[in-house]
Amino acid sequence: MNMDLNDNNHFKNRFFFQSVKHALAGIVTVIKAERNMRYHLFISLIVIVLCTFLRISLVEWCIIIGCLSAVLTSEMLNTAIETTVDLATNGQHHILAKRAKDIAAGGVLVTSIGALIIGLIILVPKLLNRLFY
Ligand SMILES: Nc1ncnc2c1ncn2[C@@H]1O[C@H](COP(=O)(O)OP(=O)(O)OP(=O)(O)O)[C@@H](O)[C@H]1O
Repeated sequence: MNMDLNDNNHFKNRFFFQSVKHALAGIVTVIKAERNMRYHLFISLIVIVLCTFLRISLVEWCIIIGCLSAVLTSEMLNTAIETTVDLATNGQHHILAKRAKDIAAGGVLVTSIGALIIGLIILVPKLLNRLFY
């Protein structure tokens, strides 16, 4: 095949946008398929509304967005691992399948607890200040 430099660049761009398209499809799939993901999104929305109401600082926004992204990402990775395990085991019970799924779910729990603690540290004092002073 005879491709010059421009063809090659064009191909690379197409590949990038195709990657983004597939990544967006993955996000839509996990939202449709996973109830826990919808819970996480709902809680994220409440946190964002609360943060807007409490007028948190720029640095605090960065920390909160980092925490929300970490929780959503861990849920997506958990779903990817569950899907891969289901593909590999084809519905059969296996101790390693259980181990992989339990560890992945544990990862979501660890991230969620960390995010919850950080959220409480940032938001509770501001909330109390707003409510009582
Ligand atoms: N193939 C398997 N072999 C052995 N144990 C399994 C297998 N599949 C699932 N399990 C066990 O059942 C639990 C629930 O599995 P399931 O695939 O329903 O996850 P889930 O309920 O969708 O998880 P999450 O709540 O994180 O979305 C797993 O955490 C694991 O302990």
